[in-house]
Amino acid sequence: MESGLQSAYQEELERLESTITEMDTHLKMLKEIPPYTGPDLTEQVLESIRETKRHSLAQAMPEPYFGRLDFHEAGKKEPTPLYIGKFGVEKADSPELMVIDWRAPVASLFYSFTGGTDAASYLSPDGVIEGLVYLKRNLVIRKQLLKRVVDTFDRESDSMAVTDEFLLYRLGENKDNKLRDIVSTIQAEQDAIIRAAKNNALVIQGVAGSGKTTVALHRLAFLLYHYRDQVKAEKMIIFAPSRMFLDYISGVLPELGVGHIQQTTFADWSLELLENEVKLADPAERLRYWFSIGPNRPVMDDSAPGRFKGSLQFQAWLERALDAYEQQAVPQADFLPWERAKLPAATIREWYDVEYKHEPLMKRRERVLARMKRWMEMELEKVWEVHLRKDYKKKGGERLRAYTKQWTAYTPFTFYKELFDAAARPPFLPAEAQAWIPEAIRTSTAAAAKKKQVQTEDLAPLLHIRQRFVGIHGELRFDHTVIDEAQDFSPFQVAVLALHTKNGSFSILGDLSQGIHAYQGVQDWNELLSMFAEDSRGYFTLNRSYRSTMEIIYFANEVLKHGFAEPPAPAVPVFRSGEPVALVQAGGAALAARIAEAVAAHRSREGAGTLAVLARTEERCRKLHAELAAAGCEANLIVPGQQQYRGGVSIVPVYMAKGLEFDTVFLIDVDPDHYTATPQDAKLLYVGCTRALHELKLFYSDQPSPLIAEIEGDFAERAAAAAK
Ligand SMILES: Nc1ncnc2c1ncn2[C@@H]1O[C@H](COP(=O)(O)OP(=O)(O)OP(=O)(O)O)[C@@H](O)[C@H]1O
Repeated sequence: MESGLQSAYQEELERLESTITEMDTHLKMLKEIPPYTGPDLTEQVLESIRETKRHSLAQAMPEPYFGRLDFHEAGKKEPTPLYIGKFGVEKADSPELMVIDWRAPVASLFYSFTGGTDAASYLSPDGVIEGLVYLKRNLVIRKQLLKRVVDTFDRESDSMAVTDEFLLYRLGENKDNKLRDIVSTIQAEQDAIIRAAKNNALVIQGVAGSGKTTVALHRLAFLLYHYRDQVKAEKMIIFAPSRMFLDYISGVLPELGVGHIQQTTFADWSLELLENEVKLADPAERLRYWFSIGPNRPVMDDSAPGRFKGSLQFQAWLERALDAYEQQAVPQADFLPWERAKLPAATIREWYDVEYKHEPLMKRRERVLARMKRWMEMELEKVWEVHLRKDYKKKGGERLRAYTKQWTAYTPFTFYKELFDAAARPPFLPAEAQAWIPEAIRTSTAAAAKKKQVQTEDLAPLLHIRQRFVGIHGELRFDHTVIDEAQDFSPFQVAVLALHTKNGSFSILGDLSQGIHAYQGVQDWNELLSMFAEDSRGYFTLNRSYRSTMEIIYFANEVLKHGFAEPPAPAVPVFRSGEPVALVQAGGAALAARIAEAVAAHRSREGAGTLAVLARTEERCRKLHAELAAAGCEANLIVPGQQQYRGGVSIVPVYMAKGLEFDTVFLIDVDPDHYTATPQDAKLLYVGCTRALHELKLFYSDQPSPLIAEIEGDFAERAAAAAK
């Protein structure tokens, strides 16, 4: 060890010891105070503060901090070393901070400072604070032991900002079956998103592996810290593509000390709001259809039901139908409960149009009918003759029931169903509006509705109707909404979520190059951005990819180039080199044996990590799984509906691997018929390739897919791989 490094290590060792001793003392002191359970409010508040401190001290103890920044604030005598950790830690006997929470304003310097001798600044609650950074140091502490000290900037030494050696060290590690926090290595472009103001709809276009999911989770932790008086964890929600994906990301928030944030899929959330009145058609069947190959390949254009019903035009159409219903729902006639009593139609209409206008439609109906009942009761009191009164009461009751029947009550589903039912000819829907719906969509929706079945694209329209019918109660409005894999969301889905989200506070993250569900998702971020006012939306791009080696990223970029006439912006890798991508000619009957062999070789390596074999269809995965099992090679089969990702060796349809990552990936059947030179297949293969962290092998039978056939360069290896 060089002497400078040695002294730095020694200095940090001493500092760590003293911090841990102090934390220990503090924790013991807090534990000695018996928990307060009495009725005094002030005591209760103090107890809850103590409890939070006990909890964060205990959580911080094994790894109290990960970074140090020496900052000389303008006007102060000397630089102060700031230690930054996952949790802020105070001294035992004073509120002085020994460790600063990574979310605190001053900690932003640690992330935004990328070198240079110029003044640096951060935004504090009192305004901009300027100063000079003297040292930026990363520290790896595990179970209270100092493992590593890496300086990424030292003003005193000749070396200016060095390449982020520490980041490379972290990225080179193998991953297990869960996504992890990145507090110690958040990059400046990620930090800007994490710390962006709350009341904005942020749309983030990020290449594969740029940290979108991770950034979204850190942003939630930041918002909870920074806006603690305005937001609650229980009122924040994450929408993710599947339950398995939710399981995969489930470790990050607890690592950041955050709990209780709602995590769901759009389908689960919608079905619950619709009180399970409808069933979702088998999602696996839908995926099988949209990802089939050969002569059955479906066309994914704007006429696909998902694109059609997910559009804002369809939302506008539905809104018109609801407006028409609103106009025509009230029976036109006067209400005549018995002879000589009359409630004029105009009065009923006035109650409906003026007095209860602010109420949602079904509530309005209830209110008007209840008022008619009260009116009738009052009228009855004016009738003196007892025998007549009895008779009128009966008659009036019957007539009110008849009136009520004329005023049809709908649930969101019965209303929606009627819109597509040619036989019902809903009176409130003008003929030209009925004709606007393409016949194929009308008949398939009507047929499914007969079985109370809907597709994913019907959920947003149903929720839209629900909102007009019963409104949205306070507890269903979120303080902040995260939409991950947002390229698969339709504008209508986002519009519905906007109704449920306060102040347009959104983090919408996705990658159009991974838009493999083009039959339902957006094709341009402007489709979503245009929904929010210009001054309350933000658009960010993340172009650096942290997941995969340079070789894998360059290769995946080439795949996109071969599938698009105008390829999207390429991902920029961090400088982390690994094995070249291997293209292996092996197919047909020999393939399973070849894969089994490669899996066995992988397993025999020390610290082998996770491996995924990605195939084009579910059917192919099932077949390969059985063949491998017969060859004595066990693997987890992941198919639609899966709730958990267990790690190890998995066989996954490529479209289900989106969002996940594996140390090693084998893509099989990368042949011309499985992956054609089209944007759709290029996106699918791109998703497959970018799942790999360290190693990627593609297997093809006779000829490679045109998406990879011509890829040459240092990052791809053909002959050598075939010989392996
Ligand atoms: N600043 C960082 N420091 C260390 N690791 C990082 C950083 N940013 C991202 N990563 C790692 O890169 C990988 C990809 O992150 P993540 O899954 O959040 O990306 P993504 O953009 O959502 O990917 P995709 O769109 O491909 O699903 C993860 O292993 C994550 O831990």
